Amino acid sequence: MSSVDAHPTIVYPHYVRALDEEKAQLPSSFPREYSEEFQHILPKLLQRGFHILTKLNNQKGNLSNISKNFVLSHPHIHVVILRRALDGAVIYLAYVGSHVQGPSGFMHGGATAALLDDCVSSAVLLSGPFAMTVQMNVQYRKPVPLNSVVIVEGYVEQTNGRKTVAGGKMYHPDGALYAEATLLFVRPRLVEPKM
Ligand SMILES: CCCCCCCCCCCC(=O)SCCNC(=O)CCNC(=O)[C@H](O)C(C)(C)COP(=O)(O)OP(=O)(O)OC[C@H]1O[C@@H](n2cnc3c(N)ncnc32)[C@H](O)[C@@H]1OP(=O)(O)O
Repeated sequence: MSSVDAHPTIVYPHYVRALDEEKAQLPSSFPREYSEEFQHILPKLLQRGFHILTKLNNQKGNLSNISKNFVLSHPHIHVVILRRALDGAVIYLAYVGSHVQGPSGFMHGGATAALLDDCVSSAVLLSGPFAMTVQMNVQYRKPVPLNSVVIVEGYVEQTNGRKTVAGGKMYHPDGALYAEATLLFVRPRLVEPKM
């Protein structure tokens, strides 16, 4: 099936199935500017029960649609996606480059929100039926320096019918909090595919 222009309600279950088949695998190399830090942090995340979703990073086959994703295809944001099967929490281990600037030297608040939204959306989509963000409240706690590694964590809090409340945090690898968010997702009414 070509997933490229299909409605998200139709294509996302394919992504989820494809991702379920993935095995944990540590990528062998990253670009030089953040390779060492990623290699240092990844084992700690694996110890916390997260595994790497390599297929999303490869963006092939049924997942090619993901290659149009605003955050994951951004040339100055590099993401390794991890998920914990136990509770469905998702981590984006991300390097934020130089062209994501808001205040001089720091990350744009919209980019911070986009990263949080994307990570939390992945947690929601990989844990249940397709749903869309309808509300997002971001608390910015500390400016995020450009050219730095951040950890973004997304988790589902509760689902009630078509509505899901989920949360996210962005923090420095040492644990210092940059931003946190609460989001509301709504599962759209069933969309009938056009024949
Ligand atoms: C896998 C790899 C991943 C890989 C990674 C992929 C990550 C992708 C990340 C993308 C995340 C995004 O940016 S998503 C894009 C931004 N979001 C959007 O564009 C969504 C735009 N909104 C919509 O299209 C619509 O609101 C829908 C389809 C979501 C819902 O419409 P609907 O189906 O008609 O539902 P409706 O009856 O209006 O509402 C249902 C219930 O939700 C409530 N509700 C609806 N909207 C709101 C709201 N803004 N705030 C509060 N509550 C709301 C209603 O009051 C109602 O409650 P009650 O009366 O039942 O109690």
